Amino acid sequence: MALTGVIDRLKNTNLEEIGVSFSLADLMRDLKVEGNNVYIKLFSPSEKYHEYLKEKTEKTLKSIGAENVEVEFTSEPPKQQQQPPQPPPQQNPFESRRRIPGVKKVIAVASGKGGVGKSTVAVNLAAALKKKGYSVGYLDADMYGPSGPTMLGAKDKQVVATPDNKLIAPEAHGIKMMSIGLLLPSEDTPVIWRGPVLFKALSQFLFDINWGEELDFLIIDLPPGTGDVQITLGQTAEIDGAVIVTTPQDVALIDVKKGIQMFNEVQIPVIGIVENMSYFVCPDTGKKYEIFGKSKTEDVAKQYGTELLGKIPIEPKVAEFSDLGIPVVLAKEDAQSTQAFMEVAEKLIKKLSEQ
Ligand SMILES: Nc1ncnc2c1ncn2[C@@H]1O[C@H](COP(=O)(O)OP(=O)(O)OP(=O)(O)O)[C@@H](O)[C@H]1O
Repeated sequence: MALTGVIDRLKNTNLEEIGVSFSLADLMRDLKVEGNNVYIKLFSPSEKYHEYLKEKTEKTLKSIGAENVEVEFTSEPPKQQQQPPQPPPQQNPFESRRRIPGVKKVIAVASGKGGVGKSTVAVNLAAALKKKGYSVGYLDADMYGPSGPTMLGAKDKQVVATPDNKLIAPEAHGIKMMSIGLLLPSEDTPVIWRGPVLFKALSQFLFDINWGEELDFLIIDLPPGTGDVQITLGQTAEIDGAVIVTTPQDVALIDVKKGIQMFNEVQIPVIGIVENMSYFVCPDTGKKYEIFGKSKTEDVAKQYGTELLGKIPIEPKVAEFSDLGIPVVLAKEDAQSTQAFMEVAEKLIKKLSEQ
């Protein structure tokens, strides 16, 4: 067998099956051909691919007449070459996750379905943590329908950037906040995000905001559902936990299950579920009504190995103060919803401290 024939053949053997763009020849570190016997040393730092490369090499060389093929591997980088080709580029997509700078604990607030009160819960949780004396940030990552500025009475806040292009988070009710809503020309501007633009904007939102002093908690208000934003978040940022908001109806709970599964897939721990609009207490009689029927949220939480963090009543004050731009937790200390939000915040802190 001719040495040049062997080399040519190795050059023409691609390794696309393991997702790399180079050939067997690129991995070759030594080659000896004696008659029909071939000895070859291949560079492969990962044992994971040894069997595949051995079989591929034997098959390739036997197809041009080799009788014995001896394959050896080395993990030593070639001399004078800075970066040897690495065969296994099948990276863990979560490996490159970074911590959000200037924040101790990051909590994502999500919902499987729109309209269940996710933003209301996110804003009031932020307010409850603030009320407990923590420094808190609120990031409205609901890129398609940001309601954070309205709920925090911050629609007119101006966002300025530092010389190194970090967006300075304005403050509302003592909570540092940022929302795509503050950067759009008008509230009615529809936002159509194309994949790469969304990714870039979200990355900037996550990593290029100047929160001022270090935050104890950052609450991220996600869009409803299980889409691009959630996946991008899971792949780029280290999130300490997710809180899923639901209402008691079965249709909402189906989406909670999907939400939990998605967070498991993107490896974000689910801290618990908040059931919003759980019940209504008649102000005249004090009688409690479960308007949407008996809740099964606790069962679902147990089934999926998480817990119910609390039940928030339907209370007109929640919506009224929200529309006025003040979270009910800060506006009305004695409201039932305020008590419920404070309890959820306590449970949240406890669970995070156990992590
Ligand atoms: N516990 C509550 N009691 C009374 N009204 C509430 C309660 N929770 C939410 N609401 C009201 O319900 C409406 C929807 O709430 P919110 O915008 O928080 O939902 P969302 O799940 O974030 O919606 P989206 O899907 O648009 O992101 C708002 O008008 C809000 O004030």
